[in-house]
Amino acid sequence: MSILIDAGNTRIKLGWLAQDTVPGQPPCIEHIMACPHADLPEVFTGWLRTLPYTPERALGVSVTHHRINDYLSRTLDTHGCSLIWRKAAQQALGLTNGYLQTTQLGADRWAAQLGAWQRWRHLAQPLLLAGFGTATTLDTISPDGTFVGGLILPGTALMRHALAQGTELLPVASGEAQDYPQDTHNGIISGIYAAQCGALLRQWLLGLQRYGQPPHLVVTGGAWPALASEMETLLRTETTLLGKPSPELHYHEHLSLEGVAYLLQESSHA
Ligand SMILES: Nc1ncnc2c1ncn2[C@@H]1O[C@H](COP(=O)(O)OP(=O)(O)O)[C@@H](O)[C@H]1O
Ligand SMILES: CC(C)(COP(=O)(O)O)[C@@H](O)C(=O)NCCC(=O)O
Repeated sequence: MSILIDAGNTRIKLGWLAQDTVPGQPPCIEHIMACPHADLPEVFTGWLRTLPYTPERALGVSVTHHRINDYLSRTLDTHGCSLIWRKAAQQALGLTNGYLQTTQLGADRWAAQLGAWQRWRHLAQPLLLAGFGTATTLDTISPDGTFVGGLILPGTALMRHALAQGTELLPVASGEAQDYPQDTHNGIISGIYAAQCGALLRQWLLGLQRYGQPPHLVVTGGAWPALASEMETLLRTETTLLGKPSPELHYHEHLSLEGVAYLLQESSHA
């Protein structure tokens, strides 16, 4: 009877940890909901009313403004439910955080890594965790369970808006990815895809080189579904050009929430 929260820079993701979740098994998260910040007051109270039981406690990760965190804490408090925010730790659930300053790592990235590690550690392969949210993050976990580091770049929406805001002539573009775009809109969209795909491919190839085996590539984040088809085509094209096998993508929508659920299970059984 617990609430899980992943508060990102664009949307708040909420879920409910089912009563019958079996320790050691992937958590069964129900009533999942994602809502943009502006809709939160209306949506959150409505969502709380749909829950089958009164929540007793909540665990969350947040990388957004403290006003949102405070709102969530206060609202849950009025329902008699206490909310604890978790930060990145040096170690949890068999995963080691390689960041130089442990808590500088976004709590949402840490939670997603914990979710990925719990699900795929049995593969004994490097993991590349690609988060396509407000920002894009590309995090590598070694086969023995250390987060060795990761890239942060603007997400696709941020890239589109940054070009429009930072220049006189560029619009907020809509178009398609092309090899040799011949107009502004397609030029921008093609550049954005090239940047996202190029960064992803770079980290995958680095992982392959470093560990001598292809990283298991897990993709998450709200921006991914709109990108998926084009990114898959681009990845295939680029790896073919390089004479490499194309990485297989494993999409997992709510990996951060799942990581939070694992943390909650661990604290319940400690
Ligand atoms: N209904 C929606 N509202 C806002 N963003 C959405 C929506 N559906 C998809 N998106 C895309 O998902 C991204 C946010 O994904 P999400 O994983 O929730 O990010 P964050 O964790 O940074 O809040 C947005 O940048 C946007 O590209
Ligand atoms: C990198 C992020 C902005 C990603 O946030 P998101 O796109 O999920 O909203 C967030 O994880 C963050 O603020 N991290 C702190 C800095 C770091 O992880 O190094």
